[in-house]
Amino acid sequence: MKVTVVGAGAVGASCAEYIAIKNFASEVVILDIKENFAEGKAMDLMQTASLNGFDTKITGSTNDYSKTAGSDVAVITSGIPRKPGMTREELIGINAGIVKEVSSNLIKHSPDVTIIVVSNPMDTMTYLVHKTTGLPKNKIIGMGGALDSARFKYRLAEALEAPASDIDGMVIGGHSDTGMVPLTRLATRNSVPVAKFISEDRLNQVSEDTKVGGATLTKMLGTSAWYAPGAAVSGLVQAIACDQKKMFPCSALLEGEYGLDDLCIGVPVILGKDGIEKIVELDLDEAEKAKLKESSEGVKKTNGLLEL
Ligand SMILES: NC(=O)c1ccc[n+]([C@@H]2O[C@H](COP(=O)([O-])OP(=O)(O)OC[C@H]3O[C@@H](n4cnc5c(N)ncnc54)[C@H](O)[C@@H]3O)[C@@H](O)[C@H]2O)c1
Ligand SMILES: O=C(O)C[C@H](O)C(=O)O
Repeated sequence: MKVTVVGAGAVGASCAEYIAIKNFASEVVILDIKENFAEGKAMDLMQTASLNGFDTKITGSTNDYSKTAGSDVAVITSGIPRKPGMTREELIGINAGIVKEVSSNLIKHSPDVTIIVVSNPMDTMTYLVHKTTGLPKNKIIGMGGALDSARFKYRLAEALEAPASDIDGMVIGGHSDTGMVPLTRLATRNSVPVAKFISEDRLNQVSEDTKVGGATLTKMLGTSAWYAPGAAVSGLVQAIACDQKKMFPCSALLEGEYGLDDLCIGVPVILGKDGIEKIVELDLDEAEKAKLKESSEGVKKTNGLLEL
């Protein structure tokens, strides 16, 4: 399994590190436009191989896509992150051009690649890759929901004073400050609905904290987060590489599912060797359906800014 990570910045490097530590890929190529930057990150990471006990070979490339040839999976993290006070949607002007160029270069050298889009605004960048590459829809996956769900579980664990490993829960909808739909009704602690343990008000607070999870960290760090994003991406890559058939909420092209059409938005999918092998349609209640619909309208509005 050969994996390319485009963008050797905070998220790209974290993602490469988690993939290496999990030791399932034979090769990871990191590519960046900054001269020698990806090579430096790759060398630094390779010097952890004997310390962390992995065999994955990590190499770097300064914008030479021939080094990425034959990649099974490529992760796009190239582009600018937001600063405190900004929304993800404000990044579209610069990131759309980068994502379009990067995905086209990747496919020239790896025509059968599965692309995982991370750059923001992620749902719209995923839609852009669909519109411009001609790759089959199962091979274009947006990463947002896996991260948002991890943050949801973190907030639930905090509220329930429980270990995160006791908690299950999922966030669907757009990867934006207002568009996320944390499925509080379906969240559980060891199969028991979380509403058994905390008040409705506290659960609403968990939901709100989850939705602004990225903005909260951006304010604290001065730029957006990278550890949990990198770990979330590595989970998706591993599910594909190891044909795990795991379910994650991912941004997928919808063609009628959930009553939505012609957009990419976070819904549960089964990930395996063929990328998105199935979109899982949950039985949402009326309030959840309405929130997902509202979220889809926000994503479509941002998609409308693309010059296609
Ligand atoms: N989807 C998510 O859940 C999620 C999570 C975290 C960050 N992000 C997004 O990921 C992106 C990267 O964030 P970051 O913190 O790693 O930023 P960063 O600035 O640390 O790294 C971005 C890297 O991309 C490189 N780059 C720019 N243009 C390029 C091109 N044409 N080809 C190759 N490389 C190029 C830059 O040189 C830089 O090294 C941002 O858009 C951010 O908003 C998304
Ligand atoms: O918040 C951001 O801008 C980055 C990312 O989408 C995140 O959720 O951490």
